[in-house]
Amino acid sequence: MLTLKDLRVSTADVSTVLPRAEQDISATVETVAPILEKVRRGGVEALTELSETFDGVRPPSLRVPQWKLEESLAHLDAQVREALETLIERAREVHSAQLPAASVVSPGPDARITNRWVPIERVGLYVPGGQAVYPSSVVMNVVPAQVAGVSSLAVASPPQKDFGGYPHPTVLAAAHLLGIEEVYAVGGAQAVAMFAYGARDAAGHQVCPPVKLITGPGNIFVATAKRAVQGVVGIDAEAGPTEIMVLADDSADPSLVAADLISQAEHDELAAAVLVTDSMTLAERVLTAVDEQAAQTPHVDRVKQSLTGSQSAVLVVDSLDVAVEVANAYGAEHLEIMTGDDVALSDRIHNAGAVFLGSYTPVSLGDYCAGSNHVLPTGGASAYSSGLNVTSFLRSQQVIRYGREGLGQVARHVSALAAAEGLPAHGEAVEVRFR
Ligand SMILES: NC(=O)c1ccc[n+]([C@@H]2O[C@H](COP(=O)([O-])OP(=O)(O)OC[C@H]3O[C@@H](n4cnc5c(N)ncnc54)[C@H](O)[C@@H]3O)[C@@H](O)[C@H]2O)c1
Ligand SMILES: N[C@H](CO)Cc1c[nH]c[nH+]1
Ligand SMILES: [Zn+2]
Repeated sequence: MLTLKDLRVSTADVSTVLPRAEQDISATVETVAPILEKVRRGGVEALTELSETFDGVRPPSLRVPQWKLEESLAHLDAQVREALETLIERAREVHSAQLPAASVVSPGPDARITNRWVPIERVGLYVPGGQAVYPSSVVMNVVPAQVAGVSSLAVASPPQKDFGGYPHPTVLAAAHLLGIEEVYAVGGAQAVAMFAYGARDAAGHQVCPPVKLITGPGNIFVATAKRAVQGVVGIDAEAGPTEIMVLADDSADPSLVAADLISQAEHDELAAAVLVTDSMTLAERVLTAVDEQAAQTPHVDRVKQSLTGSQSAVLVVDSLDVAVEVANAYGAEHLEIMTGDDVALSDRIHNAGAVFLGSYTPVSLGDYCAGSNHVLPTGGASAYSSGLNVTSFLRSQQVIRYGREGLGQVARHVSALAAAEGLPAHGEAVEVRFR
């Protein structure tokens, strides 16, 4: 199912042999642009039509009523509730430790700079819901936003034909469990557009006010829409179709490697599953194990498409040093390391959304219950973006206060630099205070 690429004799630059999907964000812009424009112009009515087109249902109301949130939690399966509560507790603990402290610095006498962190006022949190159901993504979005102190949180998730046009009841239950009251039945690029531009009904009433930041994972249409609205609003990162890279040597158990590759391939036909190893023996055993396990998995068709796509492969390289080079060039959303010395190798990884060490840390643990965040950059964006965290919802702001003595100490330097830049009025604004 997976293609084996023997790169042991290759002299090519590793960045040229990385497996990537043919359909990426740049190939999806043309599909998404008219959707964004339709929502910008047409508001609630456009959103309803787009839901009918892409989700096969017209939601009874764009905003999910409070009673529906309450009812969903009341009917939530007890085991799922317990699992969600465990995830929430662990995620709260981990994310609370991310809160940065303010600092006050005196770079000279009578001079004070305060660095403070200010929460973004209103955020839109996207929770996927096309091919699978993602209550865990409600938690991954909401917990860091709440820890950061965001005061206005809105959640959007696709309307479900099988659930009366509202988002999946487990998603609604998770939102209610976290105290979220503002939930919208809308998915895909149209949900991103609603958050960016806001949405009014036919009478002109603002049903969803625009947000300042959109976060959360989604398929290629969601990720493309997030890139497109950047500038109108902020986004966390491009967290599109899931990727897993496993970096392993011959000490790894092939059946565990195969299970982990398949676990992420089941998200999406465009999901990527890559093994990079210095062991041909492991590579061959993983290929066999993948074929055996994939045939048994319920989402076999989706998994097959993901694993046979150009984004997935088994790469055999000369050494673990080259494997590290490949991992850094690829910048996987999730990088698992299963080698003789996971910790030492992980210190050499610069580019990865999150790193999972050893045989007992599968990505699916991080997806649900490790306490870490599963909203992570894809498509190589881990080289410049972080996974969702508390600082994603904060802005750093400096407050500057100099007194007469403090300003006096640097006045001539301001004037010198102002003159050097050909901006003498800047210098004058300081000098005038001492005349
Ligand atoms: N990177 C991360 O952090 C992360 C985390 C969780 C999930 N994911 C990814 O999120 C995605 C979830 O995908 P999903 O599809 O289940 O749910 P989704 O909510 O992301 O997408 C469903 C929506 O896509 C839109 N859509 C579907 N086909 C379309 C088309 N042809 N044209 C325009 N719009 C269309 C519809 O509006 C639909 O509501 C997967 O790719 C998964 O791998 C990523
Ligand atoms: N693996 C996904 C992140 O790419 C997150 C997830 C949610 N549910 C299951 N998995
Ligand atoms: Zn997953």
